[in-house]
Amino acid sequence: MIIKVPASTANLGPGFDSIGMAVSLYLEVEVLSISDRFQVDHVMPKIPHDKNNLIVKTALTVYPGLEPLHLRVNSDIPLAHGLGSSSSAIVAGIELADHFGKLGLSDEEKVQIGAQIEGHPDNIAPTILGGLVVGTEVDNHFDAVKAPLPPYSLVAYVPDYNLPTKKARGVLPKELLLKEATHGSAIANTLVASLFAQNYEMAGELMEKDVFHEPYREKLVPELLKVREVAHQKHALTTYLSGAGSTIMIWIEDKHVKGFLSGLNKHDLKANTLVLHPDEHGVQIIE
Ligand SMILES: Nc1ncnc2c1ncn2[C@@H]1O[C@H](COP(=O)(O)OP(=O)(O)O)[C@@H](O)[C@H]1O
Ligand SMILES: N[C@@H](CCOP(=O)(O)O)C(=O)O
Repeated sequence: MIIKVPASTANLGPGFDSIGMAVSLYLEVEVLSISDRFQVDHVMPKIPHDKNNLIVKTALTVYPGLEPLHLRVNSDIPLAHGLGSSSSAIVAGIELADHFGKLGLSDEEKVQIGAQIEGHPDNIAPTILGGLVVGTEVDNHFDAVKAPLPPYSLVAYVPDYNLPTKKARGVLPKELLLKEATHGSAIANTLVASLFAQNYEMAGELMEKDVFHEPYREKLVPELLKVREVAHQKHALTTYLSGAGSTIMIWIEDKHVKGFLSGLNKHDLKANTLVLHPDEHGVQIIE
């Protein structure tokens, strides 16, 4: 059995902790055999190979009776770069528990469990459900609605430094004035409406008007403004800090991708770039 889990891009600017989209980069977990202890084969630096691995830890939290397994993990998702690697690992763990514990969890229950472990639902929901998801937790349950898939290529500009989500949450203010919060939520509401109406010109404009997190995190990702400027020159729709950063995500029509990539080069913006697409499936089990 192979569990194939997409990466995700969260926030989309003003949708802080609420909007996310699954993208075409994958974590694959292959179950090799039942074993006498947990063994996780992979080549990721500083990631545990035993029961302390996040995939195994999650599976044991959800189903403590899980027999020890020998797993092989392959992942294209950069760690701690704002592409939801921890949510993908958590979702793989939930699927392992569900399969071996025969728990019969619904998607809604999986999202609920994953969001509790991750601490915010915006990566977990699209990773499980696929596509572009808007959601929130109310009264201990998670409400989510899928929006139409945006017809854009996604260029991920991935700086060589990582940015753990915990650190990037640490620079956010504890409180906002009512006036700022009202303004921020009006921008987010209108963004959501425009995504559902498929008015991408409006959505693109609003995605660059976040007041909840980007103004505070900009200093951690100093390339953001420069990449945004080049993206505008090269006909991109929009740019935002993917999740907590350090990745900057650019939505752009296919026909403009090449020109944008050479524009980045010309301006000496030489981080790794990945050309991605929305993933509509979410997690998949391949038997
Ligand atoms: N495939 C994986 N296996 C085990 N742990 C993982 C895996 N992917 C991510 N993690 C854990 O999640 C951490 C990154 O989480 P986080 O800081 O939230 O960044 P992001 O989710 O944006 O990549 C890693 O440092 C590691 O501890
Ligand atoms: N809403 C969260 C999203 C974190 O995403 P990640 O991919 O960086 O884990 C936040 O902005 O803190």
